[in-house]
Parts: sequence; C-alpha cells; structure tokens
Amino acid sequence: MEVKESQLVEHSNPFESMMSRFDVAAKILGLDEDTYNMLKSPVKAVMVNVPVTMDNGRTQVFEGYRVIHNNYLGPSKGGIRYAMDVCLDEVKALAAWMTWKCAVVNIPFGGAKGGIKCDPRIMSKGELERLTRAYTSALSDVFGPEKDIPAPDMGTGQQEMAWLVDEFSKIKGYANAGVVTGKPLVLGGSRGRVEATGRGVMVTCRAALNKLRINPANATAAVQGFGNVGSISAKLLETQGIKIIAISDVSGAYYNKEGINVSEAIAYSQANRNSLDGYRNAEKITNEELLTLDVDVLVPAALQDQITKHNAHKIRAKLIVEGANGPTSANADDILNSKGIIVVPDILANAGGVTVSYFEWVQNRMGYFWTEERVNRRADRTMKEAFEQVYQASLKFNVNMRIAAYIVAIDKVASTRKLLGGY
Ligand SMILES: NC(=O)C1=CN([C@@H]2O[C@H](COP(=O)(O)OP(=O)(O)OC[C@H]3O[C@@H](n4cnc5c(N)ncnc54)[C@H](O)[C@@H]3O)[C@@H](O)[C@H]2O)C=CC1
Ligand SMILES: O=C(O)CCC(=O)C(=O)O
Repeated sequence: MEVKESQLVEHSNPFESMMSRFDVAAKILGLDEDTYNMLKSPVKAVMVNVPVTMDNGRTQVFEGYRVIHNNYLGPSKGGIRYAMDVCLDEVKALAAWMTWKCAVVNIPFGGAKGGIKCDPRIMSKGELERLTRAYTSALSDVFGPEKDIPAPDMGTGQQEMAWLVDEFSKIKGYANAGVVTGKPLVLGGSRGRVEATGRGVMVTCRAALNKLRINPANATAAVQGFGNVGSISAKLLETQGIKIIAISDVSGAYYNKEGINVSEAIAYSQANRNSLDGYRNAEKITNEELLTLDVDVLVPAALQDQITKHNAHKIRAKLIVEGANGPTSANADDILNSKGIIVVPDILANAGGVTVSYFEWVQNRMGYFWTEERVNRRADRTMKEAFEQVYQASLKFNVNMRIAAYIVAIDKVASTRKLLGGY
C-alpha cells in the first residue's frame, strides 16, 4: 500500500495530532480494522471534580482527569500534569503516547496519563497537598500497583508523588510504595529517576549524532524548557562536549554564543523559585527565536505544538530531539522531512523517564534497591536498543523516525492483542 506522509492533515487538537501519525503507521502495517478500532480509543477515561479548601477559607473545585489508553502490555503507566490548559483531549493524547512509548522501549506497561487543571505556581504548598490528596482519593479505585501507576509530569515532582503514595496507602490500609514512581528516595524512589528523562534525551541525541556523523565536541544545541527534562538534558548534553548556546523557560529565552554554563544556570533558577527570569550571563531572546537558532541540535522540552507549519520552515537545526511530549504538530512533520531535519520523536527520545519508572516499580516489588550505576547502565542500554530498532524500521519502511517509532509500537501492541484474544 502506498502511503504519503503528506496525507497528514492539519490538527491543533492533540489527540487528532497523535491519531494522524497513528493512521499513517497503521496503514503501512496493514492493520486490520478491528485491531485499529481497539487501539485507537482509550479503554477508560475518568473525569473528577475535586473540592479543595484554599488558604483563604473558600472551597475551589478543580477539574481532574485520568485516562487509561491501553493495558494490553501490562498495568497502565503515565504521569500526572498540573497546568491550566489540561483538558480531556490533551490527556487522551498523552495517555496514547504513553502506550506507544512503553512499547517502543519494550517495558511491560500500557499507557495512561492524568492531569488537573490548575496553576501550581500560584498555589501554596498546603493547597497543592490538599489538591493532590483529594485527586488521589477520587481516583483510588483506578490507581494501583498492578493496575495503573502514576508518575510526575509537567508541574509535578517528587513531593506530589509522596503525597499520592501516602494518601493511597492510608485509603487501602497498607504501605503501597509501588502505586507511584518518581517518589523521593526515602519513600522507595529509584536512584536516577530524577535525571532519567534528560539522560534518555542525551543518549538518543548521541546515537542520532553518530548516524549523522556529527562529533558532539563540535556541536551546538538550544534547549527549550528548563524544568526537569530541559535542565537535565542541557546539563548532560554539556557533559558530552556539546555547547549549549540557548536555554529557556516560561520567562523567555537566554542566548550566549560562547556557551551557557548550565550548572550555573540551574543554580540560578533554583535560587530564583525555579525561574530563569533575570538570568544575566546571556542575551535575552524569545522562545520563538530560540527555536530557529542556527544550531546542530534543538531540544524542545517544554510544551506541545511548539514547532508548527508556521515556523517549521525557519528551523535551522540538523537534529531535533523531542524531550517534551508532542512538541511538533502533525502539520510540521512534512516540512521538517523536506528540509532533511532528523527528528528523534517524543515516544522514543523522552522514554528514559518511564524506563527508570519501570525499574523503580521492579525495585519496589523486590524490596531491594539498585545502585545508580546499575540503573543508568540498564536505562542507557534500553534507550540505545530502542533507538536502533526505530532507526532500522525507518530504513526498512522508508519513513521518518517518528512514523518508524509508531510502526514498532503499534506492531507490538497489536500482536499482543492478537495473542490475548478477544470477546
Ligand atoms: N518529567 C518527566 O519525567 C517527563 C516529562 N516529559 C515531558 O517533558 C515536558 C516538560 O516536562 P517537565 O520538565 O517534567 O516539566 P517541568 O514542570 O519540570 O518544567 C516545564 C518547563 O517548561 C517551561 N515552560 C512553560 N511554559 C513555557 C513556554 N511557553 N515556553 C518555554 N518554556 C516554558 C517552564 O518554565 C519549565 O521550565 C512535558 O511535555 C512533559 O510531558 C516527558 C517524559 C517524562
Ligand atoms: O515515569 C512515568 O511513569 C511516566 C512519565 C511520563 O509521564 C511521560 O513519559 O510522559
């Protein structure tokens, strides 16, 4: 069957954007209609309205979601996002990406995602704790170490995971460390999880540079987003000899053609309530300008839909490594392809996080904890193998790395479905 990637249609809806790539890969695989229908829709989507007492004594009701896209490969897995633009279609897309991501790195999990429509930056610690506990309580029948296992995503981190595990364990009446990953070490977290997503970005970036025959020591990079994924990606790319010439966060972008000192920028941001605002050792530019800088590597590690049909033709990077989920809209794929830009897609590039989450879950089940060296060695091997599998599929099917990653993932989930049988 002949499939043109230009068949991709323009979508701003994240779930449709995911589906347009899924459709291309499914056609190439010759997926039958029944399996297609089983894989395209989430198996469960729960919406909850959680009342929370705010510091001013008023009660505010927050909209929360948990979507389980698929659980053929194992319990569903995926982070929880706190942001103002959380909505059902976004969480559905993020949950589906988790299904494909877990399949690409070959770990025994299905895909899920959760989110709460809130602005964590303007909430007090007490409000965030009450919100996290209320959301956990509302979803205590959905979550479970053998059912559905959350983790951090944008706007959440170790502290939220600690509240979640505590609330869940109280409700169930026994300690339940394995219900969530990305926990603090003292609560059963895994060494290396905080750095894992950025580390996977670095490992896949190196693998792609190798294919492009670019020496990291001569390469430059720009990184959008300076939270968990962006800051650690920047730091680890710098350790590989890559010169980071621009970084950014919600306050704007910061450019220094001589190279940003990433450790110093991280220290500045941490001392400044996680903001680069006022960072001096660089020229201030816009996030839009950062994306179109003349660099070898561009790492979008913040939001969705940053590279679109409106700016894709201006991108000058040779390689894009997607730290964020969905940073490139479907209508930009063809433009990047035609410019010969290699994209290591989100479902491969940022899968280091869920890989080490899997290791955390395994360690919780064993009650025995690994050294950081062991975690990193196994995670690096997983990421290198996944990269090579996707790269080989891109050659075999003559498609870009994104469609190749979907092909690898869908093929795995679909063949598992066939073995499981059906109703
Ligand atoms: N934390 C994890 O382990 C994983 C996260 N991801 C994805 O990576 C992305 C970032 O997640 P985290 O780093 O965890 O979030 P985070 O909350 O730690 O950091 C987000 C960063 O994005 C910046 N940002 C927000 N709006 C921006 C804008 N308009 N322009 C530029 N920067 C902006 C924030 O200032 C912050 O620096 C998300 O797409 C998330 O889904 C993917 C895999 C795993
Ligand atoms: O660590 C996990 O379980 C999931 C992280 C996540 O939400 C993601 O990869 O997008």
